[in-house]
Amino acid sequence: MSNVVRTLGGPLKTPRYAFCKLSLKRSSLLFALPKIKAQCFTPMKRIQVRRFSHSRFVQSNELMDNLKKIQSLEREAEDVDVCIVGAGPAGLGAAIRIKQEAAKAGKEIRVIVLEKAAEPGNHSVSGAVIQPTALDELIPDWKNEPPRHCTPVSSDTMKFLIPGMQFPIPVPPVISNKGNYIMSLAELTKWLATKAEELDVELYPSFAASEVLYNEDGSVRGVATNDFGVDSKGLQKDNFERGMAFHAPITLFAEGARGSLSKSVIQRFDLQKNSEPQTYGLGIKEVWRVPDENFRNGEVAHTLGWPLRNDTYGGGFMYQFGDNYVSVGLVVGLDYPNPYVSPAAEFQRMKQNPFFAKVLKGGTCLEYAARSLNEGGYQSIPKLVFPGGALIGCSAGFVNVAKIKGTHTAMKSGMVAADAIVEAFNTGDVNKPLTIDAYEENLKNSFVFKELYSVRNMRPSFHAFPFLGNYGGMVYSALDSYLFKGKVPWTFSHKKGDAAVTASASSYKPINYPKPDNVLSFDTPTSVARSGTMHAENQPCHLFDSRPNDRQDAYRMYKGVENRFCPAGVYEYVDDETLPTGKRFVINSQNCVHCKTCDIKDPLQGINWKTPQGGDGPKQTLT
Ligand SMILES: Cc1cc2nc3c(=O)[nH]c(=O)nc-3n(C[C@H](O)[C@H](O)[C@H](O)COP(=O)(O)OP(=O)(O)OC[C@H]3O[C@@H](n4cnc5c(N)ncnc54)[C@H](O)[C@@H]3O)c2cc1C
Ligand code: SF4
Repeated sequence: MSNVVRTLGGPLKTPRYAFCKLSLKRSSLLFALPKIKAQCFTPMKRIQVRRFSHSRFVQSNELMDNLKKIQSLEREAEDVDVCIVGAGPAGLGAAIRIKQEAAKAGKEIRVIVLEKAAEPGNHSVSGAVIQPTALDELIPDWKNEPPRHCTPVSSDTMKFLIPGMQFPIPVPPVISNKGNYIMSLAELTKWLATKAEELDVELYPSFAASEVLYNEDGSVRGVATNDFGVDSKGLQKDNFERGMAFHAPITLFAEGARGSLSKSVIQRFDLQKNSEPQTYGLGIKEVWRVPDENFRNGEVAHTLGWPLRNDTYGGGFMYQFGDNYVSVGLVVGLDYPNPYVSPAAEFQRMKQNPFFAKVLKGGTCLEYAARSLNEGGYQSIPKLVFPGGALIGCSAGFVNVAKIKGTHTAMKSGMVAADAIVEAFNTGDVNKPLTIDAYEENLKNSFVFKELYSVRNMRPSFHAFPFLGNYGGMVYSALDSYLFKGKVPWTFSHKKGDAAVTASASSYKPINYPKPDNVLSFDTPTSVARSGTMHAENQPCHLFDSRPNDRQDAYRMYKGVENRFCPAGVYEYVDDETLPTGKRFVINSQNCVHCKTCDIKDPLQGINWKTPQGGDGPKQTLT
């Protein structure tokens, strides 16, 4: 690849990150990003004039043929020791630990981390209240120079909401945040990326891994990044660059919840065979800056009840940290049956409750983000190891739903995988694909599995007593938290995946969500603009619908559920009298905030989320 510039610290180095290999054309795109971001974040007027541009998704044979031609072109391949897909807490935790342990053993292990965001942290979404267990172990002196805005938790409250009112409820011991810290996951990720780079981890932001590569014996050979500069017809643009292949004896999949490559290896190696279906929640959040008189630094608050109905699992959160920042969000379990529910509209409505309103009033909403999170817990953990690869972090699903925390478990899983890799490099033949069984065995004996086992019944208890709805789950969870502590002989099960739970619209009435007031609640275009998301318009759609012909039936059955589950207004049914239902399914892929909900909740399971061009997507800095 002639136009690749190999430089560390050379002229292509961005202010914060060194891109070891980067094409000149791609680097110029990266330098343009801060300008784009500034436009999205500063004046309100500009945010509100931003419009969706409706691009109809055309999955033509012509496109497929052109893409096949491109895929047949040769691409540069790089041999590395460890390839990690995803620079989140899991991927960076693994990378740092490999370098630390390799240094102790006097070994040189080349570790690369591929990240689809333009900068590490740009696609990170979390609460984030961090339990520092894994961080303390990985970087024992981290508190000497902590991530920006890191704030010790000062108090914990829990409220039950009804319209216009709130009632205090006790904070169950399992949720207690004593000794924890409120941060922005985007900032923590950025901080971890710096630590990784100090240890000579090669970090490649804007490199979206789009394909798993296999050896002839079926083991994983590595991954390839997607091609850059391909137009929506699958033709090469002026800035075309073929993706790169990275070959390694071991590839760690650290893509977070519902990772696109993780999904494909789970299917290929049948990794979910002996576990229950994974279930998910969708978390939607905003970061506000509020006036001094409203701000209580270090306060953690959780809510149950309103605005969610009794058949919808979820709860709100409000974390106050740093420089008068407030992270406010709602997590909605994606196993809700009512297709008229819109998690994003529920979130906008939630902020009208005085409990949230009194903190946010007079403040400014700075950022918006949405991301799915694993809720299946212990029962849904897939097999983690396969020849040449392993799943770490939320790619596998280690969120402790009772605590709404997965950062410490994600990071720890990466560290345990790292130890197994270094051990293999010390003792084994690393010229062939590695199967790091020690990772799975050791993780089962770590706090990660113990913690998840102890809370295994809490989330599925919300379905265990269907006649009681959410109240059954709340009572069971309270008993489990105070009395049983998970030491019971039974394990509740997650019977179905989230898509299969969606019921017919004929069983429900449409929900009339209130119009945004532009003070506390906002419309979707405004929210999307605040995520800073950008996708090059003229590229193949990264939301691949394998069942376009069934969308007419889907509309009859679910009355446009796709429009409501997406928190970014990507899916629409627009009027079209030529079609039997009078509605045409449209995908506005450029608005996608990479939450992965469509891949999970589409009742047809036809939508396949694929990585768009590297560097595209949200530009979050505080979420
Ligand atoms: C709303 C919400 C609130 C939460 N609150 C908390 C909390 O308070 N405390 C807590 O501990 N946890 C919380 N969690 C869970 C926590 O955020 C996750 O458990 C944690 O981020 C998992 O880390 P990870 O590294 O596995 O994945 P992620 O943090 O999701 O990182 C994955 C990275 O991989 C990148 N990536 C994905 N696919 C590719 C690809 N193909 N190529 C290149 N790069 C790729 C992504 O861009 C991302 O940077 C919350 C989650 C949500 C959504
Ligand atoms: S298109 Fe899918 S991944 Fe993108 S924002 Fe909508 S639901 Fe999330």
